[in-house]
Amino acid sequence: MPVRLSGFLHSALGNRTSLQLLRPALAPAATASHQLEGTGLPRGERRRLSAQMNKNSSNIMALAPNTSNKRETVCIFGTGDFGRALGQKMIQSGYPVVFGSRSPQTSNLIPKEAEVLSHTEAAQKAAIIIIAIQRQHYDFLTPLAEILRGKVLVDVSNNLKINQYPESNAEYLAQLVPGAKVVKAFNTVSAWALQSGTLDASRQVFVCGDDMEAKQMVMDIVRALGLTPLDQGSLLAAQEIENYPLQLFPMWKFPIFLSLGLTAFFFFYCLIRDVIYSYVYENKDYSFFIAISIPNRICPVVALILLALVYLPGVLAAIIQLYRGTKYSRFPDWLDKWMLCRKQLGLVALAFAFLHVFYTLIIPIRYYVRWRTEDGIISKVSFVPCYVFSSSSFTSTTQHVELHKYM
Ligand SMILES: NC(=O)C1=CN([C@@H]2O[C@H](COP(=O)(O)OP(=O)(O)OC[C@H]3O[C@@H](n4cnc5c(N)ncnc54)[C@H](OP(=O)(O)O)[C@@H]3O)[C@@H](O)[C@H]2O)C=CC1
Ligand SMILES: [Cu+2]
Repeated sequence: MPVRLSGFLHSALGNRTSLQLLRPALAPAATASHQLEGTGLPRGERRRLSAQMNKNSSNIMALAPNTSNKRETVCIFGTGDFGRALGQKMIQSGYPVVFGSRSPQTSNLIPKEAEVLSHTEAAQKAAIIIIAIQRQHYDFLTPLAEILRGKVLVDVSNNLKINQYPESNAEYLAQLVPGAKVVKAFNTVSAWALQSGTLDASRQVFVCGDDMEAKQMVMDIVRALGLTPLDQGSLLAAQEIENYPLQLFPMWKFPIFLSLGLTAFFFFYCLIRDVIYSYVYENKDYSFFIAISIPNRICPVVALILLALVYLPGVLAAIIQLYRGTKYSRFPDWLDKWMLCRKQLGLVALAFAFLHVFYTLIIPIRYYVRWRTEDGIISKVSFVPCYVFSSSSFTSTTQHVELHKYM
């Protein structure tokens, strides 16, 4: 990049200034116009060039981590699923990889470009060591503490339960190897996704650590692998990062509980109105409504309420923005959370609507409905008022009307 920039300046300004200008182009952007001052160029030309130089130098900054050709060797401890997948991906990205294993001779399935050594030998070859081993085996690192002094240790581990241990795995690692710079990263990426390349939804890699330089080195690797590093701050954030993969459906809690609550409410409402009321006042047993008629009444009601709740926060947000006169202020917390789970609310609504369709399809094959339909036809054909004709099965027309409601 500097060479190309120098070429550009060379042609623009001639030999006299090209070398002089090479340096400022790589310095912070603001100094570019300052450095052009002594060149004796007209003011307009100076401004144009300085803008061009600023653009070029910021491009250099943005591309820096990915354009360096020389990649440093990376060491991976553990030749399990994750270690192998990550190693493979790193080799593809141009990193020399050396594995540290308990049994270097017998390890198979390892990418053939990689070297497999003992932990001690492997650690000596690299400044960055990725610990692709479960936390419960970390104590094998204690005897290696001297060799690991000053190295960057990347903790990728996950737990089986939220807050399984009092301290995060990364902090535990930092305690075991006090001389090393521990960085937490990669734990939200799965071995399978790394291998199959289906990382579309999970390109984000959360990175945290106390040593800025170490963190930067790890983030450069993350970028080189085509992933997006997200700096989460100091190693204290590791606990939270380790909990991410264990949070199943984080945005689903509210929609699920809300729909369950609504379902329970409407179920008891229908139960009291249609079954208990008739039983108490008319001594009729309609308990069979519980199986299909009542659910089929609940489903569309809940679906429509949820659908309304999908659209409502957008309207509320618009009102708040109009009221405040700006769209650049933060929404209240409750509205923010509500807006974030609209997709999930909509999907639950869709599920209830499907259930309604399903129940509606079942209804015509029920014996009760067939009997009622036939009964209705007979009463029409006979031209006799139905309460007279079917006096054996119906005591009054009111009951007949009642039943129509439950179809
Ligand atoms: N699998 C995945 O998708 C993901 C895994 N992770 C994390 O990566 C880490 C490794 O996971 P994974 O590869 O699936 O696990 P594996 O069980 O497949 O591999 C673990 C490796 O650790 C090494 N090991 C096992 N026991 C010991 C021991 N007592 N002392 C030293 N080394 C030991 C072994 O390597 P060797 O025989 O070469 O010594 C083994 O291959 C875990 O902490 C996990 O939480 C994180 C994100 C995703
Ligand atoms: Cu309907």
